[in-house]
Amino acid sequence: MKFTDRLWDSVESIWNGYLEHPFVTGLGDGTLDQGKFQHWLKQDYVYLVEYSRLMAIGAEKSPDLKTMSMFSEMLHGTLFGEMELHRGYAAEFGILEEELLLTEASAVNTAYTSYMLNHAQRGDAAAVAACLLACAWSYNYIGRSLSDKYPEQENNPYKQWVETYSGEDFTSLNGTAMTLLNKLAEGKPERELALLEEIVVKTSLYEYMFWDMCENQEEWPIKVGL
Ligand SMILES: Cc1ncc(CO)c(N)n1
Repeated sequence: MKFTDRLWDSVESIWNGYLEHPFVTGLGDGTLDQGKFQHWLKQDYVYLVEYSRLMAIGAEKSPDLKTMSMFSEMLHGTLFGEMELHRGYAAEFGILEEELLLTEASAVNTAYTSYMLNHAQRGDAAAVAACLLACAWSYNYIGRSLSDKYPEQENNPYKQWVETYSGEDFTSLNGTAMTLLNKLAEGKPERELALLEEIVVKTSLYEYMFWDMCENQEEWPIKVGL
């Protein structure tokens, strides 16, 4: 049994909750409020900057060249593939990239990236791969589920979103993330596997909180004007 099969059993119920989340169903059927989507766009752009740092840490901690290439492939795919989606939508809304980058990460966003960066810095390459997995895999899972459930995308303003996350490039990026973790987890003792599993479950819960944060357009509980 692959390590990712074991992980699937622990995250399946959380991930099925994403599919029923109003933000996610709104993306699929096109009814999502544009203000909520713009909140996602800005928060996610700065999230992806931190997420990219993780892959750079993974490359640095890689035990061999092949592993390093896989982290670097994901880094490249995120910076030049996935983030093009965000830049494209921003341009449509008349939002400049500089403006996206000035977004102050919300409380949930900060907690999520800090959690991952903490584990990535303390752990080995397997811990970094565990931090990356839920993000790539769950977006691909959501993208593919939405494209199956809502095959009629012609008039959906979020069509590009569904196409990006269900498409070939992102599916392949996710395949790399899965292969990477399966390879790095090989031969590890149960004590270490349990920690990797905890990271994947916790990041899956953070993903749920990220959807909630976007649905409710949350930032921080009190505005302090930094
Ligand atoms: C919060 C979040 N999780 C996962 C992805 C997929 O890379 C993303 N763009 N943002």
